[in-house]
Amino acid sequence: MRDSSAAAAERPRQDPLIVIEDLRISFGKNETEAPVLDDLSLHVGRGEFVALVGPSGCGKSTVLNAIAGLIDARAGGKLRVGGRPVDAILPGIGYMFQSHGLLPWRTVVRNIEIGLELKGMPRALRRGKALDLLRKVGLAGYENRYPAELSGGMRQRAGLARTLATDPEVLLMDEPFGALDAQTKLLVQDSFLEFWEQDRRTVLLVTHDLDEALCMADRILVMSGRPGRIVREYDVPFDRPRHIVALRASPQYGRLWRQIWNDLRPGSDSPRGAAK
Ligand SMILES: Nc1ncnc2c1ncn2[C@@H]1O[C@H](COP(=O)(O)OP(=O)(O)OP(=O)(O)O)[C@@H](O)[C@H]1O
Repeated sequence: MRDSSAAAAERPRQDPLIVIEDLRISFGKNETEAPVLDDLSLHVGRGEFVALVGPSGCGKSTVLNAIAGLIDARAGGKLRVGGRPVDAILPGIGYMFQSHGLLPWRTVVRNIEIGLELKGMPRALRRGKALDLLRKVGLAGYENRYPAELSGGMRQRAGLARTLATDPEVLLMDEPFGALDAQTKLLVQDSFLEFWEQDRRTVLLVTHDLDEALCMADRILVMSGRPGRIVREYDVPFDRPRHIVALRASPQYGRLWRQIWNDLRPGSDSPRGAAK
């Protein structure tokens, strides 16, 4: 594990795709409310998988929303994606939530085609691309089903395929597997991991699930309570491809898990010494 100081989170990375420096975000009229984020800095490298963890309400989703351009973050600090300041909703960003967001009246394949349709891609081309993505997420053969005919895990995989259809450069994921039962979650995480290890797209994942963060990410950033900022950074040292069940059984995994868990405990200020 590399050093885990907050300063490390702020250190420029090779080829950073997302750069946030000293971000401050307040809501309310004229931004008069106490800030949700203050002095928050982070970098995500191109092709890197970073997980963001922190106590409930510390502003994790706000960070993703700011990166996507869904909220105006220009008032305080610096926020750039691919070198460009974020001053509008960015087209190269895919955003995946806990809810799959599929339209119930469209078949799976037609759901996946939505973004391509909006871009004006000819029907045959978009159909080919959608079918290819369905195969990659393990849903070949389900293209003509409706969302209601799929299991929760399959819907989430279809949602992933839909998010990927427009080839976003960055994938923002906000508790994407949070609504799934434990067993389905493990299966979907495993298949997503396998997909990502071949795809290597830039991902920023918000999660409350430390196992998810540890199994998937290259780095884990830990946020403080409100106002949120990055207080710790961990390199996740496990080789890829990773196999979730085997990984969880390793002692090194357990140590890192406890260390991050200690960071997240209320009132924790210097948690590193607590790791066994
Ligand atoms: N558009 C908004 N307008 C006003 N307040 C907002 C807005 N978006 C977020 N907030 C507030 O910002 C704070 C942080 O919210 P956010 O959803 O970013 O936290 P979070 O860390 O993702 O929470 P959780 O882990 O519980 O999902 C909350 O108090 C929330 O009410």
